[in-house]
Amino acid sequence: MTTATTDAAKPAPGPDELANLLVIGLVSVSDRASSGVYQDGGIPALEEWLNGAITTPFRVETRLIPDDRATIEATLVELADTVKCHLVLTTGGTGPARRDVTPEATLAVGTKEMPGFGEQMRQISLHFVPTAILSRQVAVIRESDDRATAPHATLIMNLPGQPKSIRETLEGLKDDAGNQVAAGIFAAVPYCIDLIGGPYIETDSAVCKAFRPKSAIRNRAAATPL
Ligand SMILES: Nc1ncnc2c1ncn2[C@@H]1O[C@H](COP(=O)(O)OP(=O)(O)OP(=O)(O)O)[C@@H](O)[C@H]1O
Ligand SMILES: Nc1nc2c(c(=O)[nH]1)N[C@H]1C(S)=C(S)[C@@H](COP(=O)(O)O)O[C@H]1N2
Repeated sequence: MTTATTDAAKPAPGPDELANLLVIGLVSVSDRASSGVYQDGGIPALEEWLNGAITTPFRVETRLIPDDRATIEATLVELADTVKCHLVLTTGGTGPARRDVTPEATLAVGTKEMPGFGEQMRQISLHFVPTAILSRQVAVIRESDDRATAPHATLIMNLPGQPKSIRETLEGLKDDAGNQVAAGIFAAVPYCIDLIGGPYIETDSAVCKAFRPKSAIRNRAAATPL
């Protein structure tokens, strides 16, 4: 399923932009949402947050799947290697229950582990719920070894299943005066995507300031140097 961004305020990408368009995979992992017991809230919450935070044109590719390890692995591989997503966000299946296997599936398809994302998500989430430590969320890079095509790499990150946790972990926590109390993990995503060869991502700093070293900043108005 492909969903173009629908924000009318953003201009439609031209042909050059389309060739290097940022592609984000969104995967909701939930037995009950995928079987229709309840309506999926994960993908809508991810889309809503990304549409408010990212000012670079992008499109999303969405998947709603059950908590089945083989299905999760196949979905992540397809989104990384065939769809050529630059970023894949999963939601759900990170807890301790028997059916929670999203971290195992993610680690199985990764070529590099990125432990800082999981560590920071648990730190942030402790500001919201004491059960944050129950989330075993991980992040990895999957580097394509397909020699027939240009090298490609994808950052894959697990978020918890509660739809409200999506904003909490990506954006972090601000106090009443708007000061950042806990940095959201998305602040580090644009520079990570730069480093793995993806498109330059700009964000709305009122939602999420993208941090890059000074030497990596192309548009000084859009990002804050370290
Ligand atoms: N995709 C989703 N859409 C809407 N709400 C969800 C979704 N995933 C989880 N939730 C909510 O968060 C709660 C805890 O999520 P958790 O991932 O632990 O669910 P679960 O018990 O593993 O069940 P399932 O995999 O069937 O969603 C759920 O009981 C539900 O209220
Ligand atoms: N930010 C945030 N993190 C959170 C939560 C939350 O509500 N907000 N819920 C916690 C709970 S209750 C659980 S069980 C774990 C795992 O959730 P999952 O199995 O839905 O991925 O995430 C934890 N992390």
